[in-house]
Amino acid sequence: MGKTRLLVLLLCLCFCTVLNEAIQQLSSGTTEGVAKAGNSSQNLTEEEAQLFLQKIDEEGARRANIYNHLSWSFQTNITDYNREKLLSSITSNMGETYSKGKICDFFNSSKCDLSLEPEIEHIMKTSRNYDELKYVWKTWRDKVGRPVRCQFSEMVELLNEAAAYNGFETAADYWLFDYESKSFENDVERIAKQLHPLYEQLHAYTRRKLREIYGEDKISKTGPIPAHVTGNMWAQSWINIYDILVPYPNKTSIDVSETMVNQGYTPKIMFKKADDFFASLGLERVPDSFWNNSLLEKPSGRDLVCHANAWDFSDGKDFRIKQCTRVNQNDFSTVHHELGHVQYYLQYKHLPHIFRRGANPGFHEAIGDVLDLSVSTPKHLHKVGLLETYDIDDEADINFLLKTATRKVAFLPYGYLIDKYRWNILRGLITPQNYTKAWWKYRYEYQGIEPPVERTELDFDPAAKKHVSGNIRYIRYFAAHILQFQFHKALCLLAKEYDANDPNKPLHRCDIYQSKEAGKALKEMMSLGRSKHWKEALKLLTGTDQLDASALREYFLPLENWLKANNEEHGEIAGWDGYETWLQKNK
Ligand SMILES: CC(=O)N[C@@H](CC(=O)O)C(=O)NC[C@H](CC1(C(=O)N[C@@H](Cc2ccc(O)cc2)C(=O)O)CCCC1)C(=O)O
Ligand SMILES: [Zn+2]
Repeated sequence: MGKTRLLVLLLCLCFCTVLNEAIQQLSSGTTEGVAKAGNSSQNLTEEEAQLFLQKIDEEGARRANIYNHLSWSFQTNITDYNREKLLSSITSNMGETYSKGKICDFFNSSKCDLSLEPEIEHIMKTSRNYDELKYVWKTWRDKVGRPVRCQFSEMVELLNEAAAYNGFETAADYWLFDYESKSFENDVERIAKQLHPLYEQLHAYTRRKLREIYGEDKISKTGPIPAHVTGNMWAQSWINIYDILVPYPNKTSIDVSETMVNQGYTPKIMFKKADDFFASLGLERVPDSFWNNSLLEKPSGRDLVCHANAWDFSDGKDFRIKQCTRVNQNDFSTVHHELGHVQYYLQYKHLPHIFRRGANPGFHEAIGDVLDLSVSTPKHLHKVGLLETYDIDDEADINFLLKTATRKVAFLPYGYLIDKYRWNILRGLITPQNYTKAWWKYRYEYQGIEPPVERTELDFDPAAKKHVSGNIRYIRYFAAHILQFQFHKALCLLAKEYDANDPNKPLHRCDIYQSKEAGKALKEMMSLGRSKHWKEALKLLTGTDQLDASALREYFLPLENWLKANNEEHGEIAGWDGYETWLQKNK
C-alpha cells in the first residue's frame, strides 16, 4: 500500500480517535441535568390499559411488557445523554451526505448536479457504455461511501453501548430481537444457502448474455459479474437489463411502461389503481386525507430526498406516502409496495400503540409485494387493459418468470449479506481495518459480483446504499422475499387461482384480484399487528409457522429447469471461481 495511502489511513484512524476523545471530554462534563428519555407515547392511559388487557389474553400482556421495557431508553446521566446526541448527529450526518450526494456527468464534466434519483439511477439503468457505467459506479462511492467510513465506525461503538443498556451483548442481538426467535439467524443463513443453486443458474445465464454484449475480455466465462453492468447501482436487481436477458424476444412484450404513458397514467392514477386492488380484496381503501397529505411525485424545482417512504402518524387517521413516482412499470411495483405498508397501518390501527407493528419487520415488507406478484402477471395486466394481447405458452411463461427472477431471485444474496455484514461488524468479527476486504468477500461469495475498479481500505462501499448510510436494518427485505411467496401460495389457493395438480394453474400465473376469500385471510393476519408472535400469524395464513423457501422454489421451478438446460446447451458452468482464485488474480 503506497505511503500516501498509509498516511491517509492513519489520519482517518486518528481522526476517529479524536472523535473518541471528544466523547471522553463530554463525558467528564458535570452531571447537572438528567436527561429523561422515556417515551411518553408508549405508556398506555389507564382506560387503554384496561381495554387492551380485556382484549388481549395473558400472552399479549406478557409481550406488551417486553416491548414496554424495550421502548424505554434508560434514565441517563449527562455522559450517555451526550452519547445519544452524538449517535443521532452521526447518523443524521451520514444520511445527509447520502441524500445530498451529486456527481458530474461522464460526458460533460461541467454538469455536476446529477442526483441519485432520477439522474444517476437512470444512467445505471439505461447506459450500455462500460466506461460510463464504471465512472458513475466509482464516483458515487467516492462521494457518499468513502467520506462516512470513520463516522460509521464511531456509530458502531455507540450502537453497541446503547444496546448494552438494554441488556444485549451487541447491537446485532438487539437488531435480531425483532424476530423473537433464537433460530432466526440460522434460518435465514440456511435459506440463503438453499436458494443459492437457483441464483447460480440465473447468474450463469446473465453472465453469458452480458458477455455477448460487452465481450470476453470484460465478462469472463467462469468468473464473477462486474458490479456496474447489472442495470442497478447496487446490483441488487437486474430488471433493468431484462432487454438483454429476455429468453424469447419474439414473444409479445410484457412490459407495459409505454402503454401506461400512452394511456395517460399519472402517479396519482397509479396509486388509485393499486388502491382499487386492495379494495377488490375487501380490504381498506386509503382515507381521503391520504390524497391531500401525500407527495406522490417529485415537485419541480424543489430538491427532495426521493427515496420512497410510507408513514403512519399513529393517530388512526393520518397515513402518507412520499414517492418520486414516474410513470413506468417498475414504479408501479413500488406503488404497491408502499401501499402495502399503509394497508398494514390501516389494519392494525385499532390496536394499542405497542402492537401497531408488523408481526415481524419482514411481514411489513411483504404485503405490497404479494399484491405485485398478481398485478405483474400478463393475465392481470390484460384484465386491466394494459396488455392488448399476451401469449399463453411455455416460452411466454419463461419470459415472465425470468423477468420476475431479475427482481426476486437476483435480490436474495444481496438482501441477505447487507445485515450479515453489519451483524459481524457489530460483533467485532469485522474491524475497521478490513471493512472493505470483508465487504467484497461477501459480495463475491454470495452474489458472484466483483468491483469494476480496485478497492482499498480508504473506500467504504457499503455506505453507497441508503440503508447503510441511514442505519436502516435490511434482513427484513430478505425475509419478505421468502414470506411473500408463502403468502402468495396460501392466497392463491383460497382464490382458487392455483392448483398444484393442474398444469394450467401453476403458482406463477395466479392473480388474486377480486378474491374476497384471499382478502379476508390477509386481513385477519394483518389485524393482529404484533399482538401475537409472528409464527402464529404465519400459521394462521399459511398453515405453517416456519419461514420456508419451498413456495419460492416451486414458483420458479419451470425457470430453474429451463436455465439448467440453457446453460448446459451453451456450455455455461453455473457458479464462479473460488474466492482465493479471485484474490490471486486481483493481487
Ligand atoms: C417511516 C418509514 O421508514 N417507513 C418504512 C415502511 C415501514 O417500515 O412502515 C419505509 O417507508 N421504508 C422505505 C422503503 C423504501 C424502498 C426500499 O428501501 N426498498 C429496499 C428493499 C426492497 C427491494 C425490493 C423490493 O421489492 C422491495 C424492497 C431497497 O430499495 O433496497 C424503496 C422502494 C421500495 C421500498 C420501504 O418501503 O421499505
Ligand atoms: Zn417497505
